[in-house]
Amino acid sequence: MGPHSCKNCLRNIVKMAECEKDGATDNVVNGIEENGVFSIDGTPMPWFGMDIGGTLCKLVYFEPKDITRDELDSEIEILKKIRRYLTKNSAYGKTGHRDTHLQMDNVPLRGRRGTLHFIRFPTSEMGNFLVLARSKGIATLVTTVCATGGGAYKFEENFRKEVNMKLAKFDEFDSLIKGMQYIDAHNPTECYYWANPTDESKCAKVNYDFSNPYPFLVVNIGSGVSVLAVYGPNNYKRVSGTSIGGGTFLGLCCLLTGCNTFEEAIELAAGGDNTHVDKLVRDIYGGDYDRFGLPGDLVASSFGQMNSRERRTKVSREDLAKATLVTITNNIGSIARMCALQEKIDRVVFIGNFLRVNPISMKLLAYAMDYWSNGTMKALFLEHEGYFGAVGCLLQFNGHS
Ligand SMILES: Nc1ncnc2c1ncn2[C@@H]1O[C@H](COP(=O)(O)OP(=O)(O)O)[C@@H](O)[C@H]1O
Ligand SMILES: CC(C)(COP(=O)(O)O)[C@@H](O)C(=O)NCCC(=O)O
Repeated sequence: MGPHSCKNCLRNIVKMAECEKDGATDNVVNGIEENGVFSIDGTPMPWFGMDIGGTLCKLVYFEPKDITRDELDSEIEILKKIRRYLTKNSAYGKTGHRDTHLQMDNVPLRGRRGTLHFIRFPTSEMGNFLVLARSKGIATLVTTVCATGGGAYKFEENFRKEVNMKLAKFDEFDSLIKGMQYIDAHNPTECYYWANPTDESKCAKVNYDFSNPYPFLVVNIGSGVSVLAVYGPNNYKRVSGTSIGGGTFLGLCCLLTGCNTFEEAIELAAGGDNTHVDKLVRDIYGGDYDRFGLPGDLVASSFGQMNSRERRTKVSREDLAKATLVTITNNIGSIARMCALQEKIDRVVFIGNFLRVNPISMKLLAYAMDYWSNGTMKALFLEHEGYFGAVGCLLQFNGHS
């Protein structure tokens, strides 16, 4: 991904992650070396941002690429090893993955220039992560990690006791919004929408210019769902939420189909037909319910066919997975639309890892927002889906916790 020209810095509210032409910020001293560890403004490298969520832990690593010869010569061996380990692999332990397709090269961060790497692992594996961090020497080098998400509180003691690391904690929604603004400002193809979402032959992802973003609604679909109305760079509120989110989809899908992973659940859903499970308006009316504009193929009752023993014997795991996905997605879409109406906002940005490898939900949301608003609302999506919190907390860290 190339750098963004960032002409007027409209989007860039992150003071320490300045646009290219500005170079280092005033209070940044470039390349101080402390015990062989480069530090900027008192922040020793390596730089990590962590978003420890209810299901997944997102880890962002900044790899400096502007290292001078002198810096390289004096860099301690363990720091080089960590850099090599993180950047030469794309799998860590049994469950850690680096999303190489999301890597952002040549980005400025707090006076340095380098590459952002995006890594995720299940939060349930935190114990193993800490063991790995110790075995790779990360724990001996890093004293403070910036962290956000509920796990920054829940696991604070584990970090301190097990690897002697301190967590610099940042609020998850502050971080989310700062991360969104930074990534969008540095990746020209970050924001997109789905054109013709109901027509497979014409459906396409289209780049969306989000350089003038305010106001907008953010619907973060993680384990649960939070809805934020964002009015300006530092002005937002949490307007709503629902516990029926990505965690609910995965939990119900595992129960109903016996699947074990999110990827498996999505794959099953892709081969299923929810109309075998749901009761449609036409199942009740025999056609459309014209008076109130309810088309016959609209779901009238999610899982509404499953009271019939006979129908239950006929549905497949795929059908059940698809119905679960459609149920959860439509519910979120409906809440999002009501929030947008209430806040008088017409652009709704859907993010969170529920949307990972999940075009079915994105297209459904795109269609539903457009259809039910008579074309007045737009569903937008961002490529870095679940990583904004991790980036945002890294941006806020100033070396002091
Ligand atoms: N590899 C995965 N493992 C588990 N859940 C995943 C995975 N990929 C996507 N998901 C979906 O993403 C949701 C978590 O999204 P995320 O934004 O990371 O939230 P949280 O911060 O609550 O962990 C899960 O509930 C699930 O629906
Ligand atoms: C508690 C949370 C902010 C945690 O964030 P998450 O790890 O789910 O991304 C989120 O799950 C949430 O907003 N749940 C919905 C709570 C409600 O409004 O009903």
